[in-house]
Amino acid sequence: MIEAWAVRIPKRQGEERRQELIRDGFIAGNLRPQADGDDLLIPVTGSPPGTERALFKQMQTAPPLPRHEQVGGIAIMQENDPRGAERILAARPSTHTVLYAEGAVEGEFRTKTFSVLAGTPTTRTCYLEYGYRFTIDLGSAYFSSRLSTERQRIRSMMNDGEAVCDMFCGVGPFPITLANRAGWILACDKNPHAIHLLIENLATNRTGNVLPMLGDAARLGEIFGERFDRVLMNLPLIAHQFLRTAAILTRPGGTIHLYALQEREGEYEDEIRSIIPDSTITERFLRSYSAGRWHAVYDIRRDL
Ligand SMILES: C[S@@+](CC[C@H](N)C(=O)[O-])C[C@H]1O[C@@H](n2cnc3c(N)ncnc32)[C@H](O)[C@@H]1O
Repeated sequence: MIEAWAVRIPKRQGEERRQELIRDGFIAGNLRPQADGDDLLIPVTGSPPGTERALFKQMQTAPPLPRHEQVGGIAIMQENDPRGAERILAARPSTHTVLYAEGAVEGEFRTKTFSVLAGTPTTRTCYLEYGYRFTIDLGSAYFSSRLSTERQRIRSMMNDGEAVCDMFCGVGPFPITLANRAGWILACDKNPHAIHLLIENLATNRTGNVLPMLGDAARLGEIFGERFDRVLMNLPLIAHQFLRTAAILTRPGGTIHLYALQEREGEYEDEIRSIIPDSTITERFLRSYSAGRWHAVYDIRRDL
């Protein structure tokens, strides 16, 4: 209990008088008003005339929510904390599920294993990005909102009518963001669940110029040849292994965007130069990934 100055008022005038005190800036907001018989003791700051001393309980301020990442209606926690999960669920009316990520992204399809901590048992949700609506399923196909600004950067670089190839498209965030600037987009992924969701997302966003393709990006060069103005390579750990294919797909004057995780500036520059010698390379820092490691993008413009 804390002793403080108090204004005594009859209970039936309580709310009206409390509002006046709030308006005049007298209320001690960290203390809880107390009943005393038919009166209410309202804690105040300072000692305005007519005040008296009284004991008050401190207001409970809600502790901050546990750390989590929000993707659409799903909150993802890095700790297995069911009570924290219930608090997130209660505090966020638009959250339907709280998941615990049991590890990092893994495997060829770059997915994580999740367990459900609270709410509806699903890994599927709807995510809105710059007005585009995506159905995602975190358990079966990769999705991250962290490149949303990067998608806008690519969009702003484009000339209208470009032919674009997304070699590792996932559920389609790049193709759908770029579609209405592009002539057409080839969107390839090896994960059938990703292509299934891509097709759903194309329909939701009424995108009619994206060709979904279930397959291995390594085969695209021999199928399509040199016809794209822009090629996207967002498979950070091993995208560089597909650079020869990307070079075959990109027409002179076109641009390849190679996403990489790296530990030193220019880590992939020599490899890029050895595969695409006649090119202009610009490297950009995107975001920190872990201690000493960051996500970078190389914009590689093939010379004319
Ligand atoms: C890091 S995710 C990026 C997905 C998407 N571009 C995005 O930004 O959300 C990489 C994707 O590459 C796909 N993938 C992995 N190996 C592949 C390959 N050889 N050919 C085509 N897709 C592949 C995975 O299934 C995954 O969806």
